[in-house]
Amino acid sequence: MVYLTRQEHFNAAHKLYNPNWSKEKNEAVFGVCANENWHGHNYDLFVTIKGNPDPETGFLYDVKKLSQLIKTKVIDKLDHKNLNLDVDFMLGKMCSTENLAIAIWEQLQPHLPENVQLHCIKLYETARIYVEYFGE
Ligand SMILES: Nc1nc2c(c(=O)[nH]1)N=C([C@H](O)[C@H](O)COP(=O)(O)OP(=O)(O)OP(=O)(O)O)CN2
Repeated sequence: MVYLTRQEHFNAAHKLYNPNWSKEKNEAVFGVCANENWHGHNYDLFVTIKGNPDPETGFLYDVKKLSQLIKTKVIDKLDHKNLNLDVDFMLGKMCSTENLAIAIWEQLQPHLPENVQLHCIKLYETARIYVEYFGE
């Protein structure tokens, strides 16, 4: 079993805001990230797949194909977008790093070939904040 990781990058805007709460409660829970405080992040995304390398190619999966899949299913939908308003797979969800990592997993997992398993979505929101999601 080998683990193969592709790193990608996107920029996106968001705010942390629960529409069922008052402005005061949003501010108490989410601080400067709440209410009218739209702000952006430079996200770094690490997608790790696992499986056995093909004996003829030595590849688990062509990393160029993995990159193209991440680009079409995830990056094109997120890059330079507003996560709360523009991204179909985030609508109605809180735009936390946790929920974004889970949503990215759900976007990619159905499109991988049978011999390749998705292992981890690691998503940096800032240089000091990241989430790892293993699909469970
Ligand atoms: N569990 C989570 N907590 C927080 C999330 C999140 O997604 N999950 N997100 C945020 C905000 O988006 C916030 O903008 C994070 O940025 P910041 O506070 O600037 O964090 P930095 O690491 O850049 O700066 P420090 O001052 O070093 O924290 C908040 N919480």
